[in-house]
Amino acid sequence: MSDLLRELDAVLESRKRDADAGDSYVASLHAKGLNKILEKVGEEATEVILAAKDAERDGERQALVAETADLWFHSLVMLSHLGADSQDVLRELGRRFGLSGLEEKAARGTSQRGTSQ
Ligand SMILES: N=c1c2ncn([C@@H]3O[C@H](COP(=O)(O)OP(=O)(O)OP(=O)(O)O)[C@@H](O)[C@H]3O)c2ncn1[C@@H]1O[C@H](COP(=O)(O)O)[C@@H](O)[C@H]1O
Repeated sequence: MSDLLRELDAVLESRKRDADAGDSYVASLHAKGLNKILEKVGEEATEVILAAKDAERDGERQALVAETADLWFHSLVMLSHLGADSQDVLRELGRRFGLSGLEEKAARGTSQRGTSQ
């Protein structure tokens, strides 16, 4: 799965560098700029929330999975636009792996992870 993300990172990077906005959806997002990309991330996040509520109600998960894929994809375009990629996020998740969120929260002050209450 990490291989797929690496391959997608490479495609996104090449679309950002070389592709024409008329031929590539990813290139068209970069051409429109960060605000358009952030608008898409926000829109997809809202769609994930709605699909999750539907899934809770009727047990149907396919739409939720599809909307989550849209959110991940647009988040990767956002990262690419700003010079980061999926491997940076995986490294951060790896750093956190095995560290209880509750323990981390109790130790906060020496850590930078999150700022919410
Ligand atoms: N994974 C994806 C992917 N997921 C979703 N999408 C596109 O995301 C778009 C947004 O979905 P919406 O329903 O919001 O579409 P919309 O309302 O027409 O969008 P807007 O007009 O609001 O921008 C759709 O056009 C989807 O096809 C994706 N487009 C591309 N990829 C990957 O990126 C690669 C490069 O794509 P291109 O740059 O288009 O070649 C592809 O080979 C795929 O691997």
